[in-house]
Amino acid sequence: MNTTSDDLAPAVRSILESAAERPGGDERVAVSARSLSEAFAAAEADGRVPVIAEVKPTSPTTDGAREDDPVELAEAMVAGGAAALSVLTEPDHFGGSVENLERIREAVDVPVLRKDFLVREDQLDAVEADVVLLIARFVEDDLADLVAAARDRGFQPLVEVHTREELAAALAAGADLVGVNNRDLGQLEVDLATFERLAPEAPDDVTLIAESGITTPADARRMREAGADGLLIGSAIMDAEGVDDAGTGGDVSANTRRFTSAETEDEV
Ligand SMILES: O=P(O)(O)OC[C@@H](O)[C@@H](O)c1c[nH]c2ccccc12
Repeated sequence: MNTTSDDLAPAVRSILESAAERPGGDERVAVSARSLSEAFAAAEADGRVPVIAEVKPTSPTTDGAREDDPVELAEAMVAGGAAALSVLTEPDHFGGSVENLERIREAVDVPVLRKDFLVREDQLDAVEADVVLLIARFVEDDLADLVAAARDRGFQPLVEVHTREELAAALAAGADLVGVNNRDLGQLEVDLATFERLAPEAPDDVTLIAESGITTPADARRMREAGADGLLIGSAIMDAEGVDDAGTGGDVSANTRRFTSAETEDEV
């Protein structure tokens, strides 16, 4: 499953090097998780597109950085109708932290996904979250073992894939929550056709999430028509490139609402 690092964009190589060195937790966590599928069902029942809005202060593909309080951003996302949140805990390239996640999870009622580059089981213990991301391409331990280890701790594991082979590996590892990343972590290029290509290959009982590159309500509808049960949206909601000198900007609540209402309002 692991590719050689030669295939990777330099930024991603650097992310993985620091991820490999990041320590895990001292004690095994035992999480009482908020259900992601229930949160999606509640959004659907309410006429909202199930959106996981991502607190991502910056990224290797973003020019600016948001400096405003992550808890306020998270609350604004929930006010905008987000069914769940994703919080970056990667500190060196995304401006994230486990403290951000802890504070946000305390402040909101919706499920919170820990977004990081976890490569080993002990790193699951760094912080509690409802959902934990496991990127099929990057895990060093066996994927099935890591999925099981996440479940043993109470997490709902979300396995991220980008290719047909990774999707097959995720399903073989027992994943029932699968994210298709439209961004190729080799070249960092986005293509929404990635989700469209892979979605038909997943069984119906798998919850499928379209990740990355959703920038307009039309993109959101396109992913939903291709079979996405939920959408993971970061940059278009954070709007970090539109920040002013104080590091604040873009109305995150309104940005979120554009996507959660994409199937009920006439917008382009
Ligand atoms: O900002 P975007 O294009 O809306 O993408 C969000 C999310 O999919 C992206 O941040 C992401 C997908 N997989 C990841 C893995 C690690 C870090 C970040 C990611």
